[in-house]
Formats: sequence, C-alpha cells, structure tokens
Amino acid sequence: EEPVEEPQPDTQTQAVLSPPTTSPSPDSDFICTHPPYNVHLVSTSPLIIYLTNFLTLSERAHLKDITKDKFHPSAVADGTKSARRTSQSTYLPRDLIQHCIETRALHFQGLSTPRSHLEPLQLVKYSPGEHYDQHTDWFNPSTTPPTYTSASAGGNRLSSFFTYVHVSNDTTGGGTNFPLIDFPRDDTNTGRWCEFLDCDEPWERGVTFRPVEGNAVFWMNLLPDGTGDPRTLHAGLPVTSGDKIGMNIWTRQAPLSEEARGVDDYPDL
Ligand SMILES: O=C(O)CCC(=O)C(=O)O
Ligand SMILES: [Fe+2]
Repeated sequence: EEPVEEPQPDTQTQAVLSPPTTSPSPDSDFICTHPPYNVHLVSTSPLIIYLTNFLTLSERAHLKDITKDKFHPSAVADGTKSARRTSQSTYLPRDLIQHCIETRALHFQGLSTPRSHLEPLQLVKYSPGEHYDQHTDWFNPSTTPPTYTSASAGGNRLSSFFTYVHVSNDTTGGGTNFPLIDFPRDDTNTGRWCEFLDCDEPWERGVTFRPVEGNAVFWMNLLPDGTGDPRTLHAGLPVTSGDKIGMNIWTRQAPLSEEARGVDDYPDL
C-alpha cells in the first residue's frame, strides 16, 4: 500500500518540507555512475553555472515514472494555492537513483558538502499556461517564520539546481528567466550560447535559459555574509505548449533534521 500524501504547503519559498518515504531499490544491481556533464560559466557574481547532460536519459525516465500520479498543486508558504505559482509539485521518494543524483549535486559543490544539508528533491510540472512568477529561492527573513530558517532548521538556501527532467518535442515557452543577470559576453560571436539561452529575448530581460531536457542551471543564492542575493531573482516563464517537468535541488547552510529529510539508510558512497 502506498501511503497517500497530502498536498504539502510547499510554498513560494517552500519552507515546509515533506520528508521522502523510502521506496524499494529500482534495481538492486544499480551502481551509481555520473554522466560526463559539461560545465559552462554564465556569471561569476552571483555564481551561475549551466550544466549540460546533468541527468541521464534513464534517470529522467525513472524520475518521470515514479512521480507519474504524484503531483499536487504547488502551494505557497501559508498552504494556499497561489496565482504566483500555478504548477504541480511532488517530492521524490528516496531510492538509489535519487541518492545518486544527490551525490552528484553534493560533489559538484566541492566534495565535502554534507548530504544532510540537502532538502528533499522536488519535482515541478507545468502544463500550458502554467508558470512561476519572479521569486528568489532564498527565504526572506522578514516574511519567513524563523522556525524555518534558524540554524537548527537548516538555515537559508545556499544554492539551487534547477534541472530539466522532461521537455516534450512540442514544448514552447517555459524558460527560466533571471531578469537581473547580464547576458554572458561572447566576444568571439560564435553564437554558441543561443543553444541554451534564449537569444530572441530583448537584452533588458536579462538571461533566459531554454528548457533543455537533461540540462541544469546551478546558482548560489546567498552573499558572502549569508544574506540573500537579490540578483538571483528568477521566474519559470509560462509554458505555451507541451509540458515541462523540472527538479529543484536545494542545499541549505546547515543540516536539516531527519524529520525534514526523512530517514536515509543508504551508504554515502
Ligand atoms: O520553472 C522554472 O524554470 C523555475 C522554477 C523555480 O524557480 C522554482 O521551482 O523555484
Ligand atoms: Fe526558483
């Protein structure tokens, strides 16, 4: 019997976490290997990095398969549905593939980031017309209850990965827009960025990442003094046709409780 999950008040700032349940291993012979993803520096301040082939085809297929019937309307901090975020979300159950993706995200951040700093991985699905208004992933101390962001509750969100898990052939729209970030310089005029960035957007709109399945955007949310970096403002632009599923991988400043993360029995490597 699958436990029925209540829709989680999972937020504009997604402060309230739903601990993942453990699902049986997808394949007991599974060995965690990491794809040879590529790293492209978009901005050094704030740090924004574009990653190609961060999720393999089989990982994407697995993520879609295990979350097929699990999406609930995305909500905001007070638990209500919001016109600001019209997508559907779900947290991933814990399994070996989920664990392997977590390991990749941790190693990318310097090999010694503890797993306990990771929030449960969250999938977000957009159908035509759905979007997520401009927001920051870091919690604003003036609007977020301190119980969500105190050091004992994990602190703030240090970094974000937004990975594209599913983008259909007919998907249009659905880019991830950072309005305050300058388009990366390309003095050689190779136009290579246009494969990943929307070069048709007017330059005042900042940088818009195209949703390309398997790829990911990584950025640091906090300034060196630990406060939120306002330049990380971003939006999930409306999907205009087809659909899009993304995954958030959020790393906190401090460990989350087992209550928030769920029990994790997998060996670390
Ligand atoms: O859908 C996107 O492109 C971005 C989503 C996002 O920023 C979020 O879920 O926090
Ligand atoms: Fe976000």
